[in-house]
Amino acid sequence: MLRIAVPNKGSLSTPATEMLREAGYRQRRDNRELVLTDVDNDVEFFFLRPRDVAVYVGAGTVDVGITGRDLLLDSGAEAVEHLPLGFAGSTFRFAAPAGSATQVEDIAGKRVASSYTTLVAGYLARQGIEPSAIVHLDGAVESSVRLGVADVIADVVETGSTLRAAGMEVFGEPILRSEAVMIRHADQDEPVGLDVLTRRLQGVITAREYVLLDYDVPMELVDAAVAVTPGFESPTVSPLHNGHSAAVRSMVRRADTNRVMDALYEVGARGILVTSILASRL
Ligand SMILES: Nc1ncnc2c1ncn2[C@@H]1O[C@H](COP(=O)(O)OP(=O)(O)OP(=O)(O)O)[C@@H](O)[C@H]1O
Ligand SMILES: O=P(O)(O)OC[C@H]1O[C@H](OP(=O)(O)OP(=O)(O)O)[C@H](O)[C@@H]1O
Ligand SMILES: [Mg+2]
Repeated sequence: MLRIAVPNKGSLSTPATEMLREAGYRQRRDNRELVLTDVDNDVEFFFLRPRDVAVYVGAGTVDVGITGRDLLLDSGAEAVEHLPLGFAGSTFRFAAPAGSATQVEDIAGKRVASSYTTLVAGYLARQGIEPSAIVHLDGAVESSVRLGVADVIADVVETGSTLRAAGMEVFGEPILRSEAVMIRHADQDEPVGLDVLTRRLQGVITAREYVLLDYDVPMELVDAAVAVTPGFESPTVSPLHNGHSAAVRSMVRRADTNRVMDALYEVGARGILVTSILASRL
């Protein structure tokens, strides 16, 4: 039975559970449940703290887990990224009170606070920059400068509104771009059942990322229209009953939908319809 670690709290918990449910797995109804066996799919879920997921996967006591790329790198565990999941996207960045730092070199001799101290220490060492101290905090790191325990911080930034509210600004290049990832052990054999889990999650990711586009176009314009919507392999083109037009079906990135519809209309396509994909296997 495949053993899967899932975050039980925090930003990753709800979207991870939703993705697994969409992929056809049973999920817990009560947040206090710690273990759940899905007999039909031959998998067992362990609901663990997001920071601990990589520790269990690295120890080999669970087969795979969902965590953040930043948490994985900070853990130092013997685990590797298996599949990026496309949610909980963020950057991990240095920040300081507005106007007090402009480049990463400004950190030399200063105190840096973070919840991700291993990640920060490794990054600064690779850049050859020596802070005077790296202060570990559990959260609310943005308050640490005002409260006098640090001069700069390194933290997760999504919209930047938490930083702004604390009067801080990012500086330097992003340390990393993070998102939720499925992780597995660094050098154990692929666990039985991981192929099915991976295909199912990939199916959800594709269904979220793409839409189906249908349109009608005069036969002589099919080539021009298909150039706008090449799809994955090749679009489906079916003759219409009127004998001089074709119906075309293709997959298009959700984010590109309106731009593609405008381009198709220009080419001469009409009856352009967009449909969401519920599930997929490519
Ligand atoms: N605002 C955010 N947007 C996107 N991802 C985030 C955000 N905050 C945290 N994360 C991601 O969540 C993971 C951190 O897990 P954690 O449980 O600490 O989340 P959290 O939101 O800080 O939870 P909590 O603060 O309730 O403990 C990291 O991968 C981090 O990149
Ligand atoms: O850029 P933003 O959209 O403002 O999001 C980033 C903030 O979200 C997370 O905080 P969280 O609410 O998890 O609190 P914490 O610092 O106590 O973990 C993260 O640690 C940042 O503080
Ligand atoms: Mg947090």
